[in-house]
Amino acid sequence: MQFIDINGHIIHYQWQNTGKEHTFVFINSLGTDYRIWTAVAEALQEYGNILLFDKRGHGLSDVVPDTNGLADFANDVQTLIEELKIKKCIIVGLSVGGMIAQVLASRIPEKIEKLVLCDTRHKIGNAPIWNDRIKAVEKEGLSRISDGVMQRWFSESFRKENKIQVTGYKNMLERTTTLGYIKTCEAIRDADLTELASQIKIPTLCIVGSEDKSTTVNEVRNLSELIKDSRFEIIQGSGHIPCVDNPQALVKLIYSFIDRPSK
Ligand SMILES: O=C(O)CCC(=O)CC(=O)O
Repeated sequence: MQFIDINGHIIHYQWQNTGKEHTFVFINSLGTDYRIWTAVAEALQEYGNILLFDKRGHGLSDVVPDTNGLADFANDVQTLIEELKIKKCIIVGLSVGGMIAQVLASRIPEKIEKLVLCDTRHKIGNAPIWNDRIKAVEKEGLSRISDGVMQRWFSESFRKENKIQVTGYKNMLERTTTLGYIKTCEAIRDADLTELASQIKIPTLCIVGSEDKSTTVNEVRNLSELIKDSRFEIIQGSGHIPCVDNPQALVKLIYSFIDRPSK
């Protein structure tokens, strides 16, 4: 386990530097930690070095009560990239992780070779939706919303066929700290990256699961249309977290995007 102190808070990360030419940086979604990338990272490690980390308030990283929006989440990743002396990377971001990736694309474009934006948008939801969710979690904790979240994360057939796995992911969500979760909801609520996304010039792959109920096919297509050098792909049968419910399909798309034939 590796930890770094970034301006007084601890971020948990895993840096697998095998001296490869390429590096993948993965950014996880709301209510998850970096373990969601395990299968994808294992498949991509023969091609690139791998940086995984738990964003603040998630996994083993500190909760930072004075977090103020997506910029603070982006600061953590930027610091990690700089401290580890990563010159160029391919950023793979899921949902809010994809929003953080968009912020980084505007801040440090010279360090980003390509962007993979999974099940994300330039704006997710609206203020009333996020305020209702925050209120429910403040009052009754994450177990109040976790069954509903599983229905958005995973397709009906995946939930039926993988009951044990879904229970495990529900545990992951419920064990996220309430404050860490709420701070992330606030950051998503307050972010509108429409203008920023339209300025991205980095080659980008936008991916969505056909059954994603959090960021739908049309919503992610809409993001892809904003980004000039962008490709749009749908993973059939997948929900909001394709790195869990169909990592093979996700890896195949990433390999084809980086011009490397998959095995
Ligand atoms: O997954 C995220 O990072 C934010 C989008 C969301 O609301 C996911 C969910 O349905 O809980």
